[in-house]
Amino acid sequence: MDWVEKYRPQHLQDVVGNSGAVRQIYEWAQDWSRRKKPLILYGKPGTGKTSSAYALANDMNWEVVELNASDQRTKAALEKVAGSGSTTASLSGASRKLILLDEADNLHGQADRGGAKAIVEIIAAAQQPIILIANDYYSLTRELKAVTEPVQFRALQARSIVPRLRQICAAEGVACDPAALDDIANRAGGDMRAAVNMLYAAAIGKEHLAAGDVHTSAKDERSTIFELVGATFKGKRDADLLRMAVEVEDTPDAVEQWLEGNLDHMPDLASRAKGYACLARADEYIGRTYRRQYYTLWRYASAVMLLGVADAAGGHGVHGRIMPPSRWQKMGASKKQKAVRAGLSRKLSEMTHIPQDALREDFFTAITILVEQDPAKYVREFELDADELNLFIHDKARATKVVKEVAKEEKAKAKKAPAKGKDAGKGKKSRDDDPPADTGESRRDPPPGQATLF
Ligand SMILES: Nc1ncnc2c1ncn2[C@@H]1O[C@H](COP(=O)(O)OP(=O)(O)OP(=O)(O)O)[C@@H](O)[C@H]1O
Repeated sequence: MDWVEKYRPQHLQDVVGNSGAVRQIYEWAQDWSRRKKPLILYGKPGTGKTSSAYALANDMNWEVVELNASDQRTKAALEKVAGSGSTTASLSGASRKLILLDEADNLHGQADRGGAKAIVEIIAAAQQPIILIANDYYSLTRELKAVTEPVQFRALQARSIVPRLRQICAAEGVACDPAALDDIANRAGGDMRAAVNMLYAAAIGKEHLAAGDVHTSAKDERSTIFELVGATFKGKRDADLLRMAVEVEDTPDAVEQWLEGNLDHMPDLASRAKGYACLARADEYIGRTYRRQYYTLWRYASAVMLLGVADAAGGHGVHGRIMPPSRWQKMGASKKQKAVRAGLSRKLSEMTHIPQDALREDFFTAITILVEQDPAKYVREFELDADELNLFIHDKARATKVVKEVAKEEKAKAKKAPAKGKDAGKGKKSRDDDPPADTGESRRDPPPGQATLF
């Protein structure tokens, strides 16, 4: 069993960090029969949302019914588990059923047949406790936000991650150099799952984990992935590619980055497009793997991208040498940027009622000109954080400064005129990307205010 599952917290008290969120969840459960409002846990991946929901059920002796964003999540299925006929105690004797809906950001997607509206109605009137899980609060529909109580999970600080890694090493009988654990915790970027996976890769089968091991194992992986990517572009047999994919220690997201970087060097445009299409499909599987913790999907992701790119390349190799992705070192940053961009376009779409795919380049160009002219104004209007503002002005230091100034102004304003009317508390919110502080307090994100665009 991999360590991520093996060391999943079993009780709420085992959940590291986010103590305010954990307390909020516990109090909600205690008080559920009076409040009956579903909870929505949101925040970055690997911070303990799913684990907390399961740990709560365990502590409360509630049975868990998990409905993934697959074909299980129909109106009829929800009605059955959460509707009026669902109040009888379960066979196992557990007093209640905790209904878990992950990927709540996709609740309005096609998978949820029966219509998002009907689903929201069922959730609102549920006779069983419901917890929804999402990464991005902004992408939730207004209707859903209106009937749920938000709980924010924040990125974990490295100093919270280290003791957990130390515990795991002790349980596995691995003596570890503190510098190695610090190294992993710092690289994990606040994601405990990433940290535990990294530890597993570096320490499995070892009695002693030394400071250099984390680095070395990353380097070893790179030479193997190099061969896999080379073989893909040269059009090795499908079976060989799949075997190599299993041998490679890299996750499919890393393989995807490598393939993408090298596709850029393929001379023929049509083949390049074909390759990208396969990567996009693989990317969906990869996203789902993480969201649903269903690692079997990784295999599909690998097959789709490797065989697809091999087919697109037609055995011609790439122009020049196989190269690591140009921004390999900064992969985290570039992935993060993608996420920031996606989050921003969802937010703008919600505020402007323009569908995301219609927010075309020219619209963004227009906004960019406006934002460049008066960044502070649009930080307030769009509730931009520093990463989002940086997408427009390409100057992180300035973006951070502007966002801080606006936050300060808003705070001063709020002090002067406390809680007045519907605009109260509308100011800039600190978001997930702010310096991680799992010092305890999870705050409830108010729904974003209506922005006037121009
Ligand atoms: N706060 C935490 N305390 C202890 N372990 C954690 C914590 N967060 C994550 N983990 C570890 O990471 C694994 C994944 O965590 P979990 O599924 O709870 O993350 P999540 O926030 O729901 O992520 P996602 O948004 O990707 O679903 C757990 O099995 C556990 O090993």
